[in-house]
Amino acid sequence: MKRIAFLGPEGTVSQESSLCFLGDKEYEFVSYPQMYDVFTATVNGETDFSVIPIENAIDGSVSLHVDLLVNEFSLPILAEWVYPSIQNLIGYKQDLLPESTGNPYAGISKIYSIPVATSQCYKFLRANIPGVQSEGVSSTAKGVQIVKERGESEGPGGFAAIGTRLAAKLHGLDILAENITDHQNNYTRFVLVGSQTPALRPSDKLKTTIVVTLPEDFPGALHQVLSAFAWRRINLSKIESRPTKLKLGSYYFYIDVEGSLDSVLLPAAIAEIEALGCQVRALGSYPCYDYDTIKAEA
Ligand SMILES: O=C(O)C(=O)C[C@]1(C(=O)O)C=C[C@@H](O)C=C1
Repeated sequence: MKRIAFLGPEGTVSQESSLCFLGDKEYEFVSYPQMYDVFTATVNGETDFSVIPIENAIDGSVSLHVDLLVNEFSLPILAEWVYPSIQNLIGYKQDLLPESTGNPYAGISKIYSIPVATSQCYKFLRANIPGVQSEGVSSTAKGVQIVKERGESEGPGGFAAIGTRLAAKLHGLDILAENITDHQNNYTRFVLVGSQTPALRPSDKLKTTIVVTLPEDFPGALHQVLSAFAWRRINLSKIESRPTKLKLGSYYFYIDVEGSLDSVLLPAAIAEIEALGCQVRALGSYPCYDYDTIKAEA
């Protein structure tokens, strides 16, 4: 049975989305406490694949994870899927004040969650629990676990977590407010990385991710890179600059291209970009799955 590393503990969005996309029958899911460990597990051969959240509709690219993928670990991207990050306020219902007070959440003074999830719920928190103290932890499910453990040792007392329905269920906690993200289209893009070929259903949507570093002092270099795609009518679905971390003002471009490296046009575009003096590294050429397709087949 193939093993898949995900950010734990049990009940994260990563786990929820992987169970939905990959099912739990053919795979054993293994949780790791930090994203660095999630990558390392597959590099070391403890697991076959790792699940990496890469971009969120509200919060944008998860820059730590992009940087780990590009700079630290050379694990190819094998697949991509999109999954709704439905975040809930989770805690003990004894902490809710009566509706007659005008604000049932006023008794909550501290929230635990991973910062990327807390910022997805900015408007809810500002409107309902202004000034709440927010403590960043390693994942949504870690926050839920802390709330459970604090509740068991001290009893309920004004603290809550932001996390999944799955985590609330696993810990027997209450959903104090449901689906509290700033808008309802809060999807997260996940990628599967690893060195083996996973058994996946076919998809007619293929994507290639490349990292391009421009030569220094080359006026119009980015324009020429984009032209190599444009005149071949190759569509880009994402382009983002990230620091190379080597010196201030030095960047690479993370580019998602629609289509496969096996096509005729894409390798030709890459060869043209390399001829300009750019460095090009392919991070993977892989099938993509949207949520409606996954849900229909789950
Ligand atoms: O903490 C989790 O539940 C995770 O799976 C991690 C993660 C992320 O780091 O982007 C994944 C998706 C959610 O939008 C929030 C957090």
